[in-house]
Amino acid sequence: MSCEDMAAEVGRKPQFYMCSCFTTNNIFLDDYKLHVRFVSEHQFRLDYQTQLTRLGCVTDQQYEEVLDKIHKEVDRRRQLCVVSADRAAVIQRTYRPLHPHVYHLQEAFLTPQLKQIVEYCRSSSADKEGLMELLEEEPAPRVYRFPVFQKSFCEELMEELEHFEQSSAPKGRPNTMNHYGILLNELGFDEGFITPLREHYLHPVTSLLYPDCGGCCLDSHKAFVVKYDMNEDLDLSYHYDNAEVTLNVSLGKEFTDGNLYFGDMRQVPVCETECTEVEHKVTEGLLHRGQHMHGALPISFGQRWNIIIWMRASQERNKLCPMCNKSPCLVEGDGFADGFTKHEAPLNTSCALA
Ligand SMILES: O=C(O)CCC(=O)C(=O)O
Ligand SMILES: [Fe+2]
Repeated sequence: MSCEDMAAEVGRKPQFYMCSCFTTNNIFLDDYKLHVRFVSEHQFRLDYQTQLTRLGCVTDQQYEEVLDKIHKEVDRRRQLCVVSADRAAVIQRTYRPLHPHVYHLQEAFLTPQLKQIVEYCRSSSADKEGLMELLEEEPAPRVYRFPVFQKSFCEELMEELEHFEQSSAPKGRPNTMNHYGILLNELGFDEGFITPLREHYLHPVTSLLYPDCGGCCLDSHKAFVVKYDMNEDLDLSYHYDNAEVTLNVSLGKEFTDGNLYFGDMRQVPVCETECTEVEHKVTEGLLHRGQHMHGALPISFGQRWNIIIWMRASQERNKLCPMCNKSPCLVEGDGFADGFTKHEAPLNTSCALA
């Protein structure tokens, strides 16, 4: 029985937390394509001044601009919990969806191939080798590809998201790297769509593919849509996700280039890394470990929309926060927060499929 099932049985939902490093670590400096940690000006100068100078931050004014951006980002993160809950409440009260049915997962949205894969994974004799026979060839080490959504569903979902974008509803952005994404929890996709997709369809698959990195005990997620357009974001810098396992599904529309590239796990030095390019194919999902470093090359034409589900396993992240690499220092958050929980899973929790 999973941790989540157990909590459900005793009639309570697990409470999720953030790690306090959220307000100090992994602050992305767009202009220099650099992730930094900021605890104090003194620490920041010691840790980054030489590197920033090498990257072209040479005048006092440029340095002040960097500090200003960091302070703004830290403030945004400190207020995020309250601001995000406010936005979700306003959206729920005022926004009228164009396609209300896309908020509730239906089997008809999914491809026959995904249903077949999941049915196999749920069977008692399932093993990784058998599953691999149903998947397409691994495009990069431990990156797996399979068709996820029907084309018609991808189109309706994008229409719904465009309708939301054009509405006057308040919008939050997924992270500092994507300027044009949409947070699916604020829009109301978690309960009826992403949670059942994760629990009933993705979890059986990740249990077989990634038992060594939390794939067998996923219990929360953060889901968002990223959008690339010729006049907006074109690409995404090299990074790792705040996730144990990530699903990235290409929704459309029409685009040229914009491949993903995968390097090594985040613990491996970049200078020892060779990257492999992986193409996005509309309707298909790429499943990868969250700590597997990756980025997205620029599109050269059109518009690219992808749904990203960062799936989390509290059992795994409670041991080590993937963002600061330390034992997490828990702070309260809303909803799934960043997927940490207070108690280690009880000893009798097994990773067997329910
Ligand atoms: O643009 C993409 O397809 C990748 C997005 C991504 O890696 C992320 O948002 O974490
Ligand atoms: Fe990512």
